[in-house]
Amino acid sequence: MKKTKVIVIKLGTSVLTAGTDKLNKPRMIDIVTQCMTLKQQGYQPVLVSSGAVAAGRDAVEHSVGVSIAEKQMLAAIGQGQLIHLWQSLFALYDQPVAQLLLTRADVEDRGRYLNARDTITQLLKHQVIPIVNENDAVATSEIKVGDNDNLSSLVAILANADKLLLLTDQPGLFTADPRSNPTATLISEVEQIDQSLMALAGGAGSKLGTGGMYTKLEAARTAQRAGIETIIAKGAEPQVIEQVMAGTAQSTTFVRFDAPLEGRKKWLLSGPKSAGFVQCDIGAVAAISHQGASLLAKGIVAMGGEFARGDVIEIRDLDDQLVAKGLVAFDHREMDQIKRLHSSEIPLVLGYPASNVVVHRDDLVLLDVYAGSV
Ligand SMILES: Nc1ncnc2c1ncn2[C@@H]1O[C@H](COP(=O)(O)OP(=O)(O)O)[C@@H](O)[C@H]1O
Ligand SMILES: N[C@@H](CCC(=O)OP(=O)(O)O)C(=O)O
Repeated sequence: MKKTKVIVIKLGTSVLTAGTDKLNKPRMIDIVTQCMTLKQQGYQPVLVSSGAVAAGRDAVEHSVGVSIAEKQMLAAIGQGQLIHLWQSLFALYDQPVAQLLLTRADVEDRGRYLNARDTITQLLKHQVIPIVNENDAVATSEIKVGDNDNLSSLVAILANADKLLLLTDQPGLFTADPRSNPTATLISEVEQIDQSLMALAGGAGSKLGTGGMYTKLEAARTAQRAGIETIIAKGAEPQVIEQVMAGTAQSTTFVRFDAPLEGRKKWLLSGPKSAGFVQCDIGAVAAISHQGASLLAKGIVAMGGEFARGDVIEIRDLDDQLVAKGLVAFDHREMDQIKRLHSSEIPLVLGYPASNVVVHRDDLVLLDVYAGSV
């Protein structure tokens, strides 16, 4: 049986408020209609909806400030209104929806990540549209994703999505912020999201938005590595979702990397905390980044942190640049003893049989400038 394609659609505050300072119902009706068309075409939409803070601000005095505590209060007020509105609009089509409020802590831990993934899978199986937002009311800075662009790329991984659609107030990524640079031009396709591209992206366009174009590029980069195509397009454009699916929308498409990753690697991409790091020589970096090899003890020149077997660690190059993340086969005490050793020497030094690799290639994902190089 052909798998139904899952499309994650992120709706920025700029789209949901239509540039005003409160939720714009006609705009939301329009999105609902488009989602229902998408569903009739056999796709499964998952929404990542911003707008809780904007809805909360509209419900109380507009003079409430922008401190973290005040924004959390506004989100607590607004989230209920936001989901209520979505629910009543989708109900016009007898379409059930579900609310999921996530934080980074929900994906950092592998058990919680699998739990969130199972919930989304069940919802989709039962033809329910999940509507996700960050749990702003309780998320502290340590456990926050921080912006819904990055959250949407994590949701796309959790939902095993085919496409991530970031709808905003611009038709895509321009060569500079089009608000301040009227001569900037639209970039229609991007292959590699490198530092020079990130430098084109500025901050949010409105006081209610978070992150601007920069966080959209971060999200596209995560999705790209997970084998998911990302498209940035303008939410106000009539039938924009249909146009994106048909490939006719004015937009920026970030092509996906070829090899879709299996489950554990996708989780590694979603940004679990690392318990330590190893620093590797040029040969080891080349072996894991160009030959798809496992990381051997021989290439490890330094290490840091206190980690146990099976923990996530960072693999860094000699300039301390992040190369990869992976699940380590030794604890930090063992690692200190075996670094620089040939694999055959490890059991002799430790005094017991042990893995002959430090991080197996199946437990490793390349990151940043190294991503996509195998
Ligand atoms: N290079 C760029 N190309 C397009 N938009 C950019 C760029 N740099 C900054 N921006 C700004 O990013 C804004 C969209 O981000 P944001 O305000 O966070 O919207 P949303 O609420 O949809 O997430 C645009 O209004 C634009 O002003
Ligand atoms: N979670 C917040 C939105 C955070 C956010 O990233 O906003 P935006 O840049 O408008 O997508 C809210 O619901 O107001």
